[in-house]
Amino acid sequence: MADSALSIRTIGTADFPDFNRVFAWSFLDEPVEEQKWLKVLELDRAHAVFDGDEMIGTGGVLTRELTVPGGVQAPVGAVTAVGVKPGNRRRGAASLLMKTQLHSIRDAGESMSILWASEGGIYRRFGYGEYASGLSKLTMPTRMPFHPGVPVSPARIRQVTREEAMPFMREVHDRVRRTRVGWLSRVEGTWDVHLADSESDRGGLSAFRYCLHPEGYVVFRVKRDGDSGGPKHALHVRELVCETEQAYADLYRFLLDLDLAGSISFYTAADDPILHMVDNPRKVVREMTDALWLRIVDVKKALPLRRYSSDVDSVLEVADELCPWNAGRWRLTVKAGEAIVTRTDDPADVSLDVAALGSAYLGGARLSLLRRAHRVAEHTAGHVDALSLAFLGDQVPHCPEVF
Ligand SMILES: CC(=O)SCCNC(=O)CCNC(=O)[C@H](O)C(C)(C)COP(=O)(O)OP(=O)(O)OC[C@H]1O[C@@H](n2cnc3c(N)ncnc32)[C@H](O)[C@@H]1OP(=O)(O)O
Repeated sequence: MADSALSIRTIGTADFPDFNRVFAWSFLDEPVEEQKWLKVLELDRAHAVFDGDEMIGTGGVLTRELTVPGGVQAPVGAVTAVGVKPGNRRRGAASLLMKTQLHSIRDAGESMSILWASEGGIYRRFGYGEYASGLSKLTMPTRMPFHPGVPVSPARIRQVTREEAMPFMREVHDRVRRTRVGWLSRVEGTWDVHLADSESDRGGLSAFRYCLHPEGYVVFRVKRDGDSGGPKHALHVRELVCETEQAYADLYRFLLDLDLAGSISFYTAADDPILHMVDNPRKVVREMTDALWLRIVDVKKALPLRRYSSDVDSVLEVADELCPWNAGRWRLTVKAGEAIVTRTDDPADVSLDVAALGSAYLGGARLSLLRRAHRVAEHTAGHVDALSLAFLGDQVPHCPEVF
């Protein structure tokens, strides 16, 4: 329950300095002027929580398209900039914000919300499901040969300036993101945030390097390192986006063979094919973490948006206190990949809370695994496994950018 002294409203540009400060302080940071992320905020979708005249909480919703299984672009509200000023915690400011956001996302016709969580303990209570997409940090030595049979084309790879790279990258990204589960549409400001490159953004690394292939591109920074044995610079890849698997192999080969480089690290998809491309996969060290958290805001709309891997006919009993329109029993019938969702009074085959459904929605967390974790209950034998299979897709969901 929110403290009754708290109120909430959307912000105007005059609120930017306070918004910037409250958010920075919530992260124990100093406010920096000219924040690029402030420019991507949509004023009619950014809220501030007040105690009287004092702004104490912040949060924004960005209008995006999320690619869901089947290559469908689903409109989503991407939640960002959630912060509560120290000294005002646990008064219900974030709860008030979450409730307001979820209602406004539904009113905007979006059936899902997504976010990156600063801490794993915050968002489940608001119905967001963890591991909707995961992230794999790969670290590997350079010079590793490819497995025999992985072709490398003679295509030319050119290092160019950011200005030269941008038009090509925008076009390639917009085509590729429509085919990758978990990828998002970008607006102009997204690029400025994602590829922010001021001195303070670099964390002691170089400016971004931009290298183009005819069918893809790679953006990376260099961390200079070397001893008497010679330079062994580390390449920190920010983004590797390709329209063809050949370009993907070519650009990886380019990085692996770059003179003076000793290692490559890359936060990438759990199903990045590099593990199966190199001749010694154990040299690629992997660390997994959670990435997108997904909240189904409108069950009836969200479930039919995606495509499914197999037929099912099950009654799901969904628990959802914050969005009561989702709560209750739904019949999910999938035929040839397409789903129909209807209200029903029939007994439930499976029951789960809306966060578990969000975890499974993109094919990130298996429903059968969530049952083993006591997050999904089966009332009719065989239904969880059938649903689990139907929700899995060919791709492991991945979101390449933090928003
Ligand atoms: C998408 C993003 O922007 S992620 C960034 C999130 N922001 C941050 O991490 C910045 C630092 N943290 C903060 O600003 C705040 O602590 C917030 C935003 C996480 C929470 O704000 P608050 O106003 O304190 O949350 P609120 O009072 O509404 O708490 C609601 C419930 O969540 C719980 N909760 C809140 N924060 C946390 C946390 N970090 N870990 C575990 N539980 C939490 C509360 O205990 C409360 O539980 P209850 O309902 O059982 O009593």
